[in-house]
Amino acid sequence: MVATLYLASGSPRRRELLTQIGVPFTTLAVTIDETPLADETPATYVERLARDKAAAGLAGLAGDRQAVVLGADTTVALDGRILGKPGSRAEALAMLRALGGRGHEVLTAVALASAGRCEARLVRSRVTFRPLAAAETEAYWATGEPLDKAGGYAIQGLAAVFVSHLEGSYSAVVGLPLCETAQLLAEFGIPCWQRQ
Ligand SMILES: Cc1cn([C@H]2C[C@H](O)[C@@H](COP(=O)(O)OP(=O)(O)OP(=O)(O)O)O2)c(=O)[nH]c1=O
Repeated sequence: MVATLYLASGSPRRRELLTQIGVPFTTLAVTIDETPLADETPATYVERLARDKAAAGLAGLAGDRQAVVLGADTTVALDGRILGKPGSRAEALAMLRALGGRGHEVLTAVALASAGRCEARLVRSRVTFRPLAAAETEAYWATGEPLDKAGGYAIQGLAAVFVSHLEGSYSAVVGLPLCETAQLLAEFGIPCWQRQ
């Protein structure tokens, strides 16, 4: 019997990506504390959050032995500094100014939790932005797109015109590394391509 998969995420991107690979799931709402710990590296941070989201989702299912819960987290790292979702216009403009004309890392972790088991994969991608003019970053902020995105941009959206180079996993930058997610799901007995 195939386990029941739950997606512990409010992200529409993650729902679309998981649907893309033909895996049926039910969405769960979870709330966790996303504050980085003192001296936490971006890699440790994203993996901890992905695991916390999966564990919080599983805890809410109260002993369902068939349940497998997927949690994921994405963050942008610039010179080892974590750039999360901008909380204000000023913060978004500062992030975009810092990202323009150079490369940065996007880290996404995916975690699966079931009764007595939790495993995670971390995927690093490198994204390079062409130089950005101040007027452009202001116009981009005005579109509303930066607000709920790590690093204040969406590669799958209007910010695609900023990206001169990508090395790594496109789906991971958007929010869920599909190759690694499919491999992890298979380890938990959940196949992809179940429905098109
Ligand atoms: C860099 C980048 C991030 N993002 C998004 C992916 C994530 O939704 C978001 C990072 O925030 P997360 O905290 O990873 O996720 P979330 O709060 O949106 O959803 P969840 O409920 O699963 O915690 O940034 C893009 O959509 N495109 C991009 O190019």
